[in-house]
Amino acid sequence: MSDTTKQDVLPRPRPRSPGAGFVGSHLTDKLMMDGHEVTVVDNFFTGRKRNVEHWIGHENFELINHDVVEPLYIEVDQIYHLASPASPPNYMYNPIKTLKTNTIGTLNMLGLAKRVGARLLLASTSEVYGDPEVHPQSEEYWGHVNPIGPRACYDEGKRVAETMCYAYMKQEGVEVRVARIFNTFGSRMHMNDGRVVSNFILQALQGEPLTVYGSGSQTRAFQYVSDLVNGLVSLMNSNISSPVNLGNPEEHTILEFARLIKSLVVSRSQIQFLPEAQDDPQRRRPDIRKAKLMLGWEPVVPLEEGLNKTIQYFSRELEHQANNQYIPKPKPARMKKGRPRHTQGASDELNELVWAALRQKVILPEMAGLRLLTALSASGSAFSRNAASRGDGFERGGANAALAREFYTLTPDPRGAGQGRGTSRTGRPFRLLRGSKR
Ligand SMILES: O=C(O)[C@H]1O[C@H](OP(=O)(O)OP(=O)(O)OC[C@H]2O[C@@H](n3ccc(=O)[nH]c3=O)[C@H](O)[C@@H]2O)[C@H](O)[C@@H](O)[C@@H]1O
Repeated sequence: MSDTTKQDVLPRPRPRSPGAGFVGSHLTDKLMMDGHEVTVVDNFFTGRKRNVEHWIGHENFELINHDVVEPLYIEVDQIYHLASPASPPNYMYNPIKTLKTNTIGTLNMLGLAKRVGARLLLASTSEVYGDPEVHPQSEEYWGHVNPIGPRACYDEGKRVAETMCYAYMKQEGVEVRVARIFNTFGSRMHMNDGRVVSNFILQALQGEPLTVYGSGSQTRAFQYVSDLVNGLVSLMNSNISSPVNLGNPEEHTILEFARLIKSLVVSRSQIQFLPEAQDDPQRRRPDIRKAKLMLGWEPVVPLEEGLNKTIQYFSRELEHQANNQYIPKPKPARMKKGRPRHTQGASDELNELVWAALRQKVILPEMAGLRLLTALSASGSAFSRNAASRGDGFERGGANAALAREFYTLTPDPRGAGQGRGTSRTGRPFRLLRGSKR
């Protein structure tokens, strides 16, 4: 599947999921924003604490360092079982571990679902179709998989995981949902992920050759991660127990894709042709009629928009790597009509999440609030608490200025204790509310 981590997210009422990886962390954001209690279970094989750090300290959030290959005893209502590396180099690195995670790990999660009466959603994959002889791939197609090839640990692991789901459904009455996830990309992919999107973007950003395996005539169809997350939640809460494809049907050859990324990055990188990968599927494109009809779901983020966001993300990752720190470097504020404008913070995905939380009156952990303050202070030289309370650093009268005033009246002063409202900086959550009188 498209998650690069081995983890599961369980919200309470009560989902659990591997939430510190690429897909899992985005899913965690959605579930938390929707007001669920979420327990993230991850062994941090490919997941990263950094991806969910903004929820640490929140009363609805719990992070457990655990490997699903071992049984787990917790109380949950829903299980998003995303555990497994999903990038070919990652899952081929330790095929036995990949097999154990997808087989023993899935048995353990189904056992948990049975014990506590939870519904389980399995993140399966387009790889169950192997190198398909039917195009596009609908859920009825049984696939064309080499059972002893280098991809088999993942492909066959996911196929048997699906088999286990339906055995538990038939024999034990466990409620299961199976999402067959097609190629997915977006922020929080690991720099060393090794999949084509991260490879091409990083190569283009660094002026290195874009490595096309084979002739580049093989095709893929890429969906942006937010579309996938909406599809997963919608499937979990539906009554469809048979497998459902989740992917974007817009198909491109890998060579076209390399050229597109080069042009979006405005990069002078060359294209370098390397030997073809063994058993590489030659054509892949989801038939999503079932998801459209039964879930009312289809991808809405255009490819270029998603890629531009991902390019921004990887640029920041490169900056982070160079600085060995997470907080973005201060940039001078842009001036407009003599006033500084908020620039950098608004483009940061996490800050967008914080703004969204403000609007929806979601309680945020202090970590996220402090991170926003840091980003805001980096965004304009005119930053100060007083300036912020007047809405400086934002366009006059803009919605962000109003939100900033509200934010600063309701959060602790990062410069010292005792000023402003809220809690101490020790990690206790604070509540952001609109319209509070001081
Ligand atoms: O991204 C995903 O969601 C999917 O990633 C992988 O499937 P694959 O399609 O092989 O993903 P990539 O490794 O990104 O490869 C896509 C194509 O690009 C090619 N590629 C990859 C990397 C590269 O540097 N250059 C390159 O030409 C590959 O040979 C392949 O034809 C996983 O096996 C799937 O389970 C997962 O759903």
